[in-house]
Amino acid sequence: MIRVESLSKKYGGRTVVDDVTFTARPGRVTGFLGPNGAGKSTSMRMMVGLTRPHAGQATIHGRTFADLPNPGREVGVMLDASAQHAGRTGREILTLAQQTMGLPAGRVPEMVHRVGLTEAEAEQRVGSYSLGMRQRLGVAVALIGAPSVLILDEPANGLDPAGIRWMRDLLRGFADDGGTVLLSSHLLHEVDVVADDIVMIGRGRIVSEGSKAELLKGAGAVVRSRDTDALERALRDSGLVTSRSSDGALHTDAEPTVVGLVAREAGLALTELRTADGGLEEMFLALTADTQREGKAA
Ligand SMILES: Nc1ncnc2c1ncn2[C@@H]1O[C@H](COP(=O)(O)OP(=O)(O)OP(=O)(O)O)[C@@H](O)[C@H]1O
Repeated sequence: MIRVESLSKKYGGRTVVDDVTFTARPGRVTGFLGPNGAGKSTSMRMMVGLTRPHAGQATIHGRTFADLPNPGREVGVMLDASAQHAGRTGREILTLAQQTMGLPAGRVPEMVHRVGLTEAEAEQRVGSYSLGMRQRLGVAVALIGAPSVLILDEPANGLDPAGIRWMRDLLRGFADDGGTVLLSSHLLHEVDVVADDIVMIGRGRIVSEGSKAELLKGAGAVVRSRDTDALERALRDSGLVTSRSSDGALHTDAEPTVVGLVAREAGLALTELRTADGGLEEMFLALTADTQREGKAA
């Protein structure tokens, strides 16, 4: 369990993390979502004692990172995969971690295998690794101490689609085994597909937080058919409130199962039917637009 309480950080008088409070729970993947510059990395660095907060604190299983006797055995951290020593081989980096944490030597080949690096790749210098390979090595270092908590900053960066899938399955499996996962991303979809809980941050402040189920509850459905008019009529005749977006999608306040039944009754084939995202995407786009404007002005 990670508990973040009123964390704040200023740089040069500017508040970049502002009173951030949330909990990442065991058995769940928590997505820390926000556009570039929102304060995700700074928050994570404070959680693992690399940056000193101006106020607030973060605890892992009730203790600050600095108070953990053998931190790597409790929390696996990957903040910047490209920061690994370029002159060392993957195996050397893992061996260093294994020795520092007092683990059996067998953990090294085990981790090489676990993250899908080949034996030959493990012997190469990290300087020759692709970003995706560095991410895999970073995950191996994070997992080597068999921690129960993972803190990963943008773990999908640089991975190809198969790698992204691999990462997702690994994090899901880790949480399903009772582990706590906190991962950051600037991509809504990436968080949406893997996270159970979402903490959305913009300009250093938490703007939305909850389980995905809660955030999407009562969000209604988005539905499309080739015959939009007929679908709209059928839905309205069934007493459902609808609105139409400029691209021809209909938004209803009813859940997808209800909408599917109405369409079937009306003999209409659907080309899309999904739960609406409850404004998450709109909120996220607004945050992103703000940041981009800020970037342009700077
Ligand atoms: N050491 C530092 N000195 C001064 N400003 C900093 C420092 N580190 C971060 N910042 C600023 O703090 C703000 C938040 O940065 P942070 O890296 O935490 O955001 P982020 O959400 O992780 O985004 P990104 O994915 O782009 O890293 C940014 O405006 C950044 O420029």
